[in-house]
Amino acid sequence: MSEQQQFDVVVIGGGPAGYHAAIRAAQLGLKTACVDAALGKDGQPALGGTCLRVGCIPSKALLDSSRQFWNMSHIFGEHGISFADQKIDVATMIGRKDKIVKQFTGGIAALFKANKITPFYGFGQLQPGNIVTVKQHDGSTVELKGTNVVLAAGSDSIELPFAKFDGKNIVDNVGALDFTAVPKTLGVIGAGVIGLELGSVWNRLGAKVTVFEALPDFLAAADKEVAKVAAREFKKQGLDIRLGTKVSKTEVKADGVHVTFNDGKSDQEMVVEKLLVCVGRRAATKGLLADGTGVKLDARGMIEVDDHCHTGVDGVWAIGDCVRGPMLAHKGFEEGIEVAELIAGLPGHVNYDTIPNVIYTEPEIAWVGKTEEQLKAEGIAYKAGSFPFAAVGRAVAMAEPIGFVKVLADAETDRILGMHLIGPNVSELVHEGVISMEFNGSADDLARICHAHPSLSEAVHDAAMAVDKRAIHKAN
Ligand SMILES: NC(=O)c1ccc[n+]([C@@H]2O[C@H](COP(=O)([O-])OP(=O)(O)OC[C@H]3O[C@@H](n4cnc5c(N)ncnc54)[C@H](O)[C@@H]3O)[C@@H](O)[C@H]2O)c1
Repeated sequence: MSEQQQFDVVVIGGGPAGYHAAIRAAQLGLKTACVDAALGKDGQPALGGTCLRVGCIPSKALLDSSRQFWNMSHIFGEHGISFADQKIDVATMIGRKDKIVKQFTGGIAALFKANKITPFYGFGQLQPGNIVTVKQHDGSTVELKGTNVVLAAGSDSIELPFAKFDGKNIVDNVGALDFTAVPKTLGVIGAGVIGLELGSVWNRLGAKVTVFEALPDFLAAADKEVAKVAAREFKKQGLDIRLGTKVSKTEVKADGVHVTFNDGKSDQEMVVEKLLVCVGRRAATKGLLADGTGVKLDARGMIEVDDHCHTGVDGVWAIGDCVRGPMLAHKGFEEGIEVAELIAGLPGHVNYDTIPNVIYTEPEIAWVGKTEEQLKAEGIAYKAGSFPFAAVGRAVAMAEPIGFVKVLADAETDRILGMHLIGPNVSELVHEGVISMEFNGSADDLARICHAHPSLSEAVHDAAMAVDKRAIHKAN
């Protein structure tokens, strides 16, 4: 082993949480190293974590490609546009996605260089005394000592014992981003975010998609009315979502993957060409901690931290998917910045109450804050105002009049407690709710802000006005 190298901050993990921590620490004048083990499709080190390599960014590339394809047969006609032939070249689509991934993973490496962050490519393990050993890809080991160490190891797909990933027939999100042809049939276990997004991609391209969801409720975390509209629209698109359905066995045979499931009434079998398993993710903490570090894991393998991501061990912090809270890249971003600022003696903070959730289906689904169901359960009196995109000129002109915006405000103070959206571009519109809540805004504040006409944001404006039954463009 070479001589120990000394840093102010050593970050293990170059994903969303880790690279934010590293860049912010370097900006604040701290000598920073970042350790990451991941390799890209080309076998070269690739920074950016699950999000950039096999998550958020590549899935959005495929969602956009498949949306263009779907629009050709389902939307273009309404605009008077016709064409002779409709084809999808999957290799070109995947190649475009890979190019975008390469651009962004390379972008993180360039940012590290610009910020004078030292990258180490290999598997990092925390040893007692804030030492990190890195087993590099060439087989050598280096030892780093950090005055502070930030653990940002991310998460891995959960594997079901009866549906083991083989990378070909039974896949996780990584495999489903790289099919070489549109499968005729695709089974999906889990109607969560990944199942709906990647199920939508292949459904739009022509696969017959069946989603097996164990829970009886669809999108249980979302607003009930949003989930109802989503279920109706996905059904119209041809997604066959089977709720309350438990898969108990899978077997790969010559004719495809045989899936045995029970829908609460009887055992049944379906044969699918490919099977995507997306039943959640778990913290990637295996092998991360040597004996005696003092860092504790909870029963689910997550690193235990306090409200400010400190592990309780002097100078050791943990952020992102490997700690409590939603497994969202942008939650990791904020924790990375928080921890770097705390290390530098600044008042770092994350407001967990205003983290937006987005599902990039068609229509898009987004929310921030509490649902009506949560407010009722907590006994909080609230007022609700909603407004449909069908009454928004811009949405109708775009041929996307589906969905609505709902604003929930405290019955007494009028403070916004939640915003729930389904419809066109709501992944962007939800930030009106995020910003309002962050500044303790009221529904009246939002109602009195001038919104451009014609724009989709008018749905937010009218929904805020509807809270006090004064929406202009609908009968209250
Ligand atoms: N747009 C986004 O923000 C985005 C996109 C992709 C992934 N992610 C994150 O990645 C993580 C993983 O996503 P995911 O979709 O795998 O998990 P998820 O938690 O969103 O959904 C998993 C679903 O699988 C179901 N399930 C669990 N076990 C099952 C079983 N045995 N049979 C049938 N159904 C079963 C669950 O009830 C749940 O509905 C999530 O935390 C998600 O937030 C976020």
